[in-house]
Amino acid sequence: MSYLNDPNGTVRKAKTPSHRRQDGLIKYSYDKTSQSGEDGIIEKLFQLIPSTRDRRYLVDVGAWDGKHLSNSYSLLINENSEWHGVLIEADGEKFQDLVDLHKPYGNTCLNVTVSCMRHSTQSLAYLLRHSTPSDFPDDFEFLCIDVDGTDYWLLHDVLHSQFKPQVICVEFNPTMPHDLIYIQPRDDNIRHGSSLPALVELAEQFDYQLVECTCYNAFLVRRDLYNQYVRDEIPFEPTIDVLHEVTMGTSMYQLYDGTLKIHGCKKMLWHRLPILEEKIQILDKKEDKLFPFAPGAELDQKPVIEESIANEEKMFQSISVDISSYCKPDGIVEEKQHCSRAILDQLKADGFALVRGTGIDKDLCNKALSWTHKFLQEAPEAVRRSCLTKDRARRGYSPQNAENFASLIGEQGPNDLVKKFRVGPENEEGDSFALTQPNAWPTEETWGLENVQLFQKYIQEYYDYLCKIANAIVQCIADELKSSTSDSTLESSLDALTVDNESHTSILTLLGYRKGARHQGCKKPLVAAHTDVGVITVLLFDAGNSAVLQRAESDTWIDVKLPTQVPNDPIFVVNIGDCLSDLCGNILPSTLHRVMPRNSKDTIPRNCLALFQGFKSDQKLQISGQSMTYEEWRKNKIAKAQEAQGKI
Ligand SMILES: O=C(O)CCC(=O)C(=O)O
Ligand SMILES: [Fe+2]
Repeated sequence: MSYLNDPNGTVRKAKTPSHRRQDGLIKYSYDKTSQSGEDGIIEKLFQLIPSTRDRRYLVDVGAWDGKHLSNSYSLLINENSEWHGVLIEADGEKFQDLVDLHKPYGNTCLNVTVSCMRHSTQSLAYLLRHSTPSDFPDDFEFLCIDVDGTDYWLLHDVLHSQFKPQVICVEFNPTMPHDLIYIQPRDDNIRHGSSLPALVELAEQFDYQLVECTCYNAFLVRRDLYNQYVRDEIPFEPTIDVLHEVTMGTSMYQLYDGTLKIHGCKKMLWHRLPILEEKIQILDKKEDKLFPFAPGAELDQKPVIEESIANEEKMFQSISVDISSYCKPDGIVEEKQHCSRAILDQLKADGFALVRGTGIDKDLCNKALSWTHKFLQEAPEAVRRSCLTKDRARRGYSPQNAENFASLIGEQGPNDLVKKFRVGPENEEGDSFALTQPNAWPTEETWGLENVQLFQKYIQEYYDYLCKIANAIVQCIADELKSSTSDSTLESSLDALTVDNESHTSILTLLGYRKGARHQGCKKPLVAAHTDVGVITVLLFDAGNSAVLQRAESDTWIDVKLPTQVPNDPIFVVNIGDCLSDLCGNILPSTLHRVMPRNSKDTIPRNCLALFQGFKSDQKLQISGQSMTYEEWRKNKIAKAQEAQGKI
């Protein structure tokens, strides 16, 4: 060690004790064709777990040429092999080699890109059901997944099906730390990979036990078999921390002056490029590099609370899409393209996106929210009842327990614990469509002239602005959908999105939630799970915490959040409705969502402004080659839902 003064300071790796246990199954590891000892671990596992039938079955997804870095070669390529293999490979050339290798042994080779989409005929569960030998058992012996991307979702798909493989070997992304649950989007075109803890969490839900890890692969054994045959072979409790070490992780730390430093792996593993510190600096100018709290430094000490709001805003800014190029008159083409792609990426993944750059004034948003609060939460019920919705036409006030969002997906009875007020386009004379009823505002007699006027002014202004924003968002979505398809039927369906939507049936609903019976421990939603029916929904919430919007993602619910204060550039949630989803051949999902009570000691009422964008009633639509008007599509949708409800 040098004690001379190094101007760059000293940066070395310190020795830390390893917790990695070497006395588990890893001690049997060896490679014949595998990469990091997998061949030996697999051999040992199937010595421990006895065979229960004439042949054993394995499925190898991402089998490549059958030999290179293969985890199944040793089991299958052998004169007296007791194994039958189902080998799946997407790459055409490699597949040819795979067939040449396996044909003589009678194994099943499939040249398919396995899809992670739920109802695809290329999903792994579908392939196992339809493209395997007739005696292929549900509890087949060995599943090996290595597709460099959607591995998590393929495993998810199999575990949710009838199949219960005995042993699973699945690849994880070895750069991700052990305290990170990273699940890549469910999208066949995305290659992120998922973290080891995410895979283990998934497998544990289906009663699988992690038994060993190599550099890239996790081994999981069905719990009944683990208890009976494997447990005694492992002299410790097999957890992630003792079975794996992140040796390829990259971490970052910060110096007091704002310099960012990289620790650990300094190269991009799959791209073979260096990760250079000079490229990742946020403060890149030397003069900016100051420690803000150094003695004598000019301190602009903001209260901590403001700082955390600013941080929250920054975070939301970084995950929202800037749609300003679509909201101003002369948006630049390249910016528009960038924006369309970005919003579609978010929407394709889960039917939800965050947008900003709409040009709306923050004060107008706050005024609309605070007048919503005054009307729904503070005014006497008589004020609200002065504009009571008489039928289920969509204008005026609708009290708690009067409606049921989920009726459209077959739930019974009015059960939404939320107060609502709706406004829409002004009625055209003689128009009898359900969505073009006259507006009903609260009366002067019950609420006083000033309240009534201000409420109407701000809600109407917000409504008018949001209709424009919604149109811009739909244009933005339509541009990318159109440019990325060559399907002419789909293209003509999308035409409806780009027509002039000046006369429309868009409805603004004010929703007000507060603490009530459903906050007492019961997990019943305030608004039951549903999908929105229209084109898109654009949502804004206030800071209330008594209710939270959640969207469905595989088997769980994810909170949909906005900043707790409306930022200078307001951020909105966009949600795809059934009509748009139908029009684009379901490329964009209309995702199930619900509103749940939030239990907290100090519960603040929560208000929401939801603009449901709709076409004009007689807008012609082409959906899967059939033509109909928007009103006909809606009626049909509602009739189908009611039919389904009748069957329950
Ligand atoms: O209040 C919310 O967060 C959204 C309610 C909702 O899903 C709807 O109005 O369709
Ligand atoms: Fe909704």
